[in-house]
Amino acid sequence: MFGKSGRTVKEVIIATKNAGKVKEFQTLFAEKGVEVKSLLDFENAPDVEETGETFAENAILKAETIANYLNKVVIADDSGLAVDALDGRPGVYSARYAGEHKNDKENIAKVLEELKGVPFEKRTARFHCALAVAVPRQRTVVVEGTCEGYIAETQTGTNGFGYDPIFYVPEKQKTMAELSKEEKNKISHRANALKKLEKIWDEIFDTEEQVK
Ligand SMILES: O=c1[nH]c(=O)c2ncn([C@@H]3O[C@H](COP(=O)(O)OP(=O)(O)OP(=O)(O)O)[C@@H](O)[C@H]3O)c2[nH]1
Ligand SMILES: [Mg+2]
Repeated sequence: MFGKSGRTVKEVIIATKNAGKVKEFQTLFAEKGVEVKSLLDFENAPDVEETGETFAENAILKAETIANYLNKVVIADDSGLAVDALDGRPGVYSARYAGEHKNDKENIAKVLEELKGVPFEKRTARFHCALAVAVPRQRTVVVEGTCEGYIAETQTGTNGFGYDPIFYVPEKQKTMAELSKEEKNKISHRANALKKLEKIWDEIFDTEEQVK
């Protein structure tokens, strides 16, 4: 994948335990003939505390910790939802907005409750995704992607994960959870970040042996 001969990558490791993300990366990378592994395959990998104030900081923390642990090139994804009427919340706290136990249903309920009475045109929001690629003990590169939309008043659709059932995508006139995985993977914040990563992939590596 990612272009030039001699730098062919057949497998990538995504430093995530989120099964929804893993599925999306598997679909995104399948087109490139690349197999995706995640922390669901490396159960003893350390837990990384997300202490950063930005998506990029958290992505770097996760990528570098796991890359150093496995001594392999690792990609980490830190992502979330920013709602304008909530001053950008839940932001970096998207996964644990309603509590440390991470519950998508409760997170959605909290956002909908906080937006009660806010008219549709003021319910603008965007998904953010920061992808960090860490080459162990050498360098880390970050790219970011976004996806613009509105927070609906009710949930619709069963695909995707997280806040997808309340994230309305105007150009599709559907929520993200009503889109097929192929459709989501064309327009999502994650797909947009990955497109940027693809463009700079060859520049990340100095020498061939760094890519196994
Ligand atoms: O509706 C959604 N569609 C998406 O496409 C999406 N991408 C991210 N999110 C939300 O943001 C949190 C990430 O937080 P996060 O980056 O810390 O990931 P996580 O804690 O779930 O797993 P890990 O990668 O850290 O192991 C997730 O849990 C979700 O709530 C999304 N919601
Ligand atoms: Mg997390």
